[in-house]
Amino acid sequence: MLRTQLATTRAVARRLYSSRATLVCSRVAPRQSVSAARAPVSLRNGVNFISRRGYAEPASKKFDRSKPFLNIGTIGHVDHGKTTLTAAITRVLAERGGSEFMAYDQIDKAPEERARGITINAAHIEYETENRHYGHIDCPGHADYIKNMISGAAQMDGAIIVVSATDGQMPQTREHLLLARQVGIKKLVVFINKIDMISDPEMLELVDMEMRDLLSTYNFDGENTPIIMGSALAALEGRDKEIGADKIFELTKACDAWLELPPRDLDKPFLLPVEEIFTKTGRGTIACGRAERGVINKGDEIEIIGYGSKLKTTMFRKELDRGEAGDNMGVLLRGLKREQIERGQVIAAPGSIQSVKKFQAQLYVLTKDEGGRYTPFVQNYQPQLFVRSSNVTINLSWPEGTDDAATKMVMPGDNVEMVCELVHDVAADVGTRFTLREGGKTVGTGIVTKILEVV
Ligand SMILES: Nc1nc2c(ncn2[C@@H]2O[C@H](COP(=O)(O)OP(=O)(O)OP(=O)(O)O)[C@@H](O)[C@H]2O)c(=O)[nH]1
Ligand SMILES: [Mg+2]
Repeated sequence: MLRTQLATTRAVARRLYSSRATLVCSRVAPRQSVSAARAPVSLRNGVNFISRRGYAEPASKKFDRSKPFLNIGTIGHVDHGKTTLTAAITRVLAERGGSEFMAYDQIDKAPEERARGITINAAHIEYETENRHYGHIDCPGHADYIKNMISGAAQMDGAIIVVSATDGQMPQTREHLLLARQVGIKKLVVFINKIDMISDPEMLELVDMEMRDLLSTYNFDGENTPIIMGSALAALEGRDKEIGADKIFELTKACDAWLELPPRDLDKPFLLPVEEIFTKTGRGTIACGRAERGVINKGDEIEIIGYGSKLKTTMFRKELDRGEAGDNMGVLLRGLKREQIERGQVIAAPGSIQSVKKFQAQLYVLTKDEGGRYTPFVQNYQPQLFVRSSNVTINLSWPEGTDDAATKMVMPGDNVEMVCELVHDVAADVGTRFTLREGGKTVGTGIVTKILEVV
């Protein structure tokens, strides 16, 4: 059936070409700037809280917003000093006017944040160095890190992994590293903390070596990753400058030099999830949605992807010259019938995204307190997958080679990697985030880590 559908859509595509398809783009709602659309900002505790990734309005004149912006955060094992380090960074940079000092208990009293139906406790802090402006996230608990990283509630483009010199790497050090890799963080900076408690330099060398090994195990650049050793507490308390404040400067310098800026949304290939479709008599079919990334210009080719379809057409004439990420827009697909495009498909730059039938994903399964399931599930569980504007039934199973796959259970609150097989294909990439729902409630959130089958 899929094949017939494909054949008809291909035939339509050919007809479209021969009839010189026109594609007219007009904005259906007043244009919102990306920053306005993304970032309601409020002032709490005198610090700018950014509620969504990447953008903050100038609520305070303090920061130079022309500097490149990067989202980072502290990750690492419980009690290794993530919050102390966060507070120390704000203190040390505040002395140079690059931050407002945030005391430890201001950070740890993180506001609750709802994203994709999950509550995440996380503090968002801003500061700036000579070259950059950072949004920094610190979560109070391990579960909050997991939820945040998988759901991308406050996405990190890079991270500082904090390791206590007294313990060395611990289970959550490894788990956060693995998650960082899974969610697409490419580079990290290591801060070996609490060196005030270590008198034997060989011990520090050992932690350094172990961390480099561990980074390489998780496919980070273990050899060249900057490792800074210091004491966050000393910096926060303003004592022992050489292991305190000096090391914080060294750390922020290393972040500036080593962590890379992510490509801006505008530089990525065009993508518009189709949300609504209208027919305009005498003109044709109009697909509406909010452009997620990229720019579309007069004369550009586009593809319609998902649900067994791969239609190609060109931008022929439009009322506006350009549509870009953040714009709510309507695209007039002249010559295309209403039935040939569906909500849930995407309009994308040709070749920029695939239509995927099966992939592997890192999942976080919500607890019952988070509104999720009360009971565990085993493989072949079939929730609904929601990605952008599409929604499709999927089957979950364990990756090949998993022991006891038939009986292995997933408990609410678990973080697991599973294979997702979709009833029909949708546009997706490695890094695409989605939610899982069942009976009207969110039961999980996930991120695609590996594409296994495309249409
Ligand atoms: N001696 C010493 N203690 C430190 C240092 N940094 C942090 N601590 C202490 O270590 C403990 C844990 O620090 P936190 O900053 O709360 O650690 P965390 O990683 O945020 O902990 P969770 O958020 O609970 O995972 C606190 O008692 C800190 O005072 C340091 O450099 N030296
Ligand atoms: Mg903490």
